[in-house]
Amino acid sequence: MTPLDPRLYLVVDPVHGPADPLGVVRAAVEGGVTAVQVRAPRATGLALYEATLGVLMTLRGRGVAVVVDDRLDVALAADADGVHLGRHDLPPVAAARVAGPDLAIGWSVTGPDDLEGVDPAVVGLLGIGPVFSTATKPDAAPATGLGGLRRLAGEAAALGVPSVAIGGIDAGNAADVLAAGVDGLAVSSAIAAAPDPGAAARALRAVIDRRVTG
Ligand SMILES: Cc1ncc(COP(=O)(O)OP(=O)(O)O)c(N)n1
Ligand SMILES: Cc1ncsc1CCOP(=O)(O)O
Ligand SMILES: [Mg+2]
Repeated sequence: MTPLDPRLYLVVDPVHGPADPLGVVRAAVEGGVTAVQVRAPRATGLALYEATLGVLMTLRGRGVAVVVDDRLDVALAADADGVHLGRHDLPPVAAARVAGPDLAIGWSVTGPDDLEGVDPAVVGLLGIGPVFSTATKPDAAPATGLGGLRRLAGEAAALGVPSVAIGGIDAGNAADVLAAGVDGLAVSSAIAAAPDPGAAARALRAVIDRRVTG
C-alpha cells in the first residue's frame, strides 16, 4: 500500500469527467499532486472498477496513493490504497472490519456532528467541506466558509487526525484555505477542468510548498 500524502489531493471522475482522464492524472502528478481519488458518482460499479485499475496502472511506482470514493468493494477488488466514505456510505468502523488495517480510510466532515465518534485508529484522513460552493457536487452540504473550516480543522487536529479542505479551492484562495489549519487541499475542477492540468497542479503546489518552507 502506498501511504496517503494529503498535501495536494486530486479528486477526478474518469468516467464522466475529462476527455483524457489518465492524461489529466499523469500531468497533475507531474505537477505535484500527492494523492488521487477516483470519484465517479454516476458510474456503474464496473466502470468505477475499470477506471480505478486505469489510474492505479498509470501511477504504478510513483508513490502516489489511489483512493476510491464511496465504494469499499471496488477499492478492495482493485487493490487501491484507500477508500473515502461519507454519511451515505459504510461507516468507517464497519469498513475497517472488512478491509483490515492496511486500507486508508477517509471520512467526510460537513459540520461538527460528523466528528462525533470518529476513531483516530480507524479514520486516517478527514475531508472537510465544502468550504466554498461548488458545481462539482450539486448535493453538497452548505459551505463552511473559512471560519467554519478553521473551527472544524481545529477539532480534527485535537482528535489527532490529519485533514484536507475540499470544495471550490483554486490557486487564488489556496493560501487562505491552508491558513485555516488543514494539512492539505483536495481539488477537483481547478485541476481536472483546467486547460493545462499540470500547470494548475504546479500553481497549487507552489502555494502549499510556500507554506511549508515559510
Ligand atoms: C477528500 C474528500 N472529502 C470529502 C468528500 C465528499 O465525500 P461524500 O460526502 O461522501 O460525497 P461524495 O464525494 O461521495 O459525493 C470526498 N469525496 N473527498
Ligand atoms: C467531492 C466534494 N465534496 C465536497 S465538495 C466536493 C467537490 C470538490 O470539487 P471542486 O474542487 O471542483 O469544488
Ligand atoms: Mg460518499
